[in-house]
Amino acid sequence: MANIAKLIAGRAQNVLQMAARQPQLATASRFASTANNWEYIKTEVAGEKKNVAVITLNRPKALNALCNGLMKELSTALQGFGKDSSIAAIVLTGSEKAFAAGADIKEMAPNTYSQCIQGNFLNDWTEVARTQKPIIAAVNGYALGGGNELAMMCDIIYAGEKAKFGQPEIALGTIPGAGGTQRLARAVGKSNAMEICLTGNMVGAQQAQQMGLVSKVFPPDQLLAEAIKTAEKIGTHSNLIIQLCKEAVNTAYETTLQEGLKFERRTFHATFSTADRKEGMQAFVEKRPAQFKNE
Ligand SMILES: CCC/C=C/C(=O)SCCNC(=O)CCNC(=O)[C@H](O)C(C)(C)COP(=O)([O-])OP(=O)([O-])OC[C@H]1O[C@@H](n2cnc3c(N)ncnc32)[C@H](O)[C@@H]1OP(=O)([O-])[O-]
Repeated sequence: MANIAKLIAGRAQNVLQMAARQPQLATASRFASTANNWEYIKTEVAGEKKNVAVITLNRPKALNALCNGLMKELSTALQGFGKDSSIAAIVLTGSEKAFAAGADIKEMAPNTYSQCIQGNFLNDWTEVARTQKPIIAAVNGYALGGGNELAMMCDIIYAGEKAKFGQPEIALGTIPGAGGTQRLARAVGKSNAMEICLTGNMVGAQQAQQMGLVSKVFPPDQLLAEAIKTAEKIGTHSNLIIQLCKEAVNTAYETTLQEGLKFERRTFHATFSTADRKEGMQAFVEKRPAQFKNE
């Protein structure tokens, strides 16, 4: 009898939780559907729980070259999904031919030094790195120059088997300007980064994986589904704790080991003030799935 009562109570709780989630899903759909007048990107909501935002770079004629208009739309979409509590993670992708072939060379070519300085050129480029939610780059085709830099601003890079990564700026008489010398060196080490930046040569998906730039390689037609699957897995955890964890891993790239370890320890301690940490451990003890509230 007690078991039946427990079962009913459990079901009722599930129904209440599902009902509570409905407005959140509507919020997600609202952002995705109101924000569909994009010129250079596409936005959708994916996954069984509709908690994964997919942003697709969509400027096929220029191989998704990252013009100002595209970067502005990307920033707007990231800010929108960033504020949307029903979105747990974001996937950023391009086409099968190109994730992005770099900054728009034709748009950038007339720039002068003083225009770059006074116009704060590239200031719009940092939104991906500022986003608090996890972002997975799903890279098919070319990820060159600013395209590779954009992928490296994401938290995880998955590649299609035919993806090609590179920093060809050197052949244009310039150098990477959005993290190509810094994030690449941290990801693949000095010798690999030097070779890529100084020769301008491209590296394939397998090589990029061996170097540690990419974490997994898939057949091109499975890439996006796999990225969404990983984003959904991330979304099963507490969004609050995910945010803290992302911040802690990122700290590894910005500080000394001792400072990083201290930051990690304090952040770990801080999770003990959250309802989700309590629920996660209680659920383990009770042998049931955790019901996180992001609190
Ligand atoms: C932000 C911080 C600093 C970053 C700097 C950079 O990223 S510097 C950039 C670093 N990146 C590079 O240096 C790579 C530059 N791109 C390439 O080397 C080649 O396009 C390719 C090897 C990727 C593909 O060759 P393929 O023979 O298969 O294709 P295709 O060549 O025929 O291109 C199709 C159309 O796309 C156009 N378009 C392509 N990329 C760009 C671009 N970045 N810009 C503008 N347009 C671009 C291309 O002009 C053409 O249009 P058109 O003329 O028909 O109106």
